[in-house]
Amino acid sequence: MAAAWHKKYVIRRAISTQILMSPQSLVSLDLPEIWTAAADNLRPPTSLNCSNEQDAVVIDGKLIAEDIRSTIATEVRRMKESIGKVPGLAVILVGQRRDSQTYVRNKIKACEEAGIKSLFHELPEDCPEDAVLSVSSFNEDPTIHGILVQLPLPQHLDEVKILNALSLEKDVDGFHPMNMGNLAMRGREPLFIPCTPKGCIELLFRFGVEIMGKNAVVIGRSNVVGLPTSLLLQRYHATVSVVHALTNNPEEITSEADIVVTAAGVPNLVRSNWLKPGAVVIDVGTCPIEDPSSEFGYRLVGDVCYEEAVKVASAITPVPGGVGPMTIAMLLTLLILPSGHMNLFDH
Ligand SMILES: NC(=O)C1=CN([C@@H]2O[C@H](COP(=O)(O)OP(=O)(O)OC[C@H]3O[C@@H](n4cnc5c(N)ncnc54)[C@H](OP(=O)(O)O)[C@@H]3O)[C@@H](O)[C@H]2O)C=CC1
Ligand SMILES: Nc1nc(=O)c2c([nH]1)NC[C@@H]1CN(c3ccc(C(=O)N[C@@H](CCC(=O)O)C(=O)O)cc3)C=[N+]21
Repeated sequence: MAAAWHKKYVIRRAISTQILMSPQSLVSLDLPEIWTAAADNLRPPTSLNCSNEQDAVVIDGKLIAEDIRSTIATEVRRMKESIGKVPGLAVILVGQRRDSQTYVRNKIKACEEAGIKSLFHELPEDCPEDAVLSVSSFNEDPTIHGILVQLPLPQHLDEVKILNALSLEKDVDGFHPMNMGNLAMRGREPLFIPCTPKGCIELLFRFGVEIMGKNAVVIGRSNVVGLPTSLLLQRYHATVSVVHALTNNPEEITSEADIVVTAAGVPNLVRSNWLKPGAVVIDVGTCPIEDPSSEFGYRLVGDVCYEEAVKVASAITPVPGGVGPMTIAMLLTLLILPSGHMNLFDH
């Protein structure tokens, strides 16, 4: 009875909100609705900050993420009023890595601001595997709809075993092999799509970047970013090449690309001679570099030599303020938009 009620709520919201509607140009693609941007989003948003001082348009991920987060907050409020429930996220952090602590803190803050319930489960660096595996108890918690184990885990822990312990329905990171397999296969729809690749595509949508038929290069092939990004771009009919640490002539391959998504974690890897003039560059790389003049003694840099690329590319994401904030915004959408909703129906 309650489940039917939730479904009606979602369908009504789907009809009444543009977020879930497919623009004509994308309807024919075999993609989950969550992946389609509203038609308005296919043009560079005039309300958003596109700094045009230099050659490339700077894609302000922070501003776009704020926009998305405020939409989510409204949606959560409506959901609360309508069905008396809010989505819930459990975040598990093992150890004391400073960057992981920052990212987790940002995720929890974003949940709080959106009215999403969050549970933070912190474990010491040297904790036994069983203690981490016990987080699978969140699988049975009806108030938790997404479970996220922050990576990387300390060396002594078996990442595969721990991720496998999470229920597929709550694998908000989309790292479960079933989710990844469904992402890779035509005609299949994953329940969750990894947040960072989803954020990259959303940025392309929002800036009106055509993906179909374009040459895209993804630098990096990790399970977390590179692989799912290349699969997603392929689903949108880009011709995708994957460059990795053992690729010969990476600059030659990359310089053929209309769209470059780079996730290597190597500062200044992508120089201007790697880029075709007018390419769109999405820099996922986030490396902390010591900088005594910065507030926290370090600053973040991407994979792209920004000063050079900005003169060659047509659009580029900065680091920080590009993909990072989108990753968090996308995490929230996964808890609230269609596939996330399915979890809510079930309880
Ligand atoms: N902004 C955000 O939201 C997020 C940012 N990140 C950042 O993205 C970066 C990548 O993360 P992640 O995928 O987890 O990292 P991994 O270390 O797991 O993977 C890095 C990938 O880059 C490839 N690579 C490494 N060096 C080179 C090189 N010189 N040339 C070409 N390819 C290379 C590796 O190739 P091979 O497979 O051959 O080893 C590997 O596939 C990091 O800086 C990370 O901090 C990650 C997640 C989210
Ligand atoms: N299970 C899991 N899921 C993840 O999604 C995941 C993970 N593990 N491990 C690590 C990577 C990295 N990641 C980032 C999230 C936010 C920013 C982010 O917000 N960056 C800000 C700056 C952050 C700061 O203030 O330092 C920016 O680029 O502007 C960056 C990186 C998610 N990851």
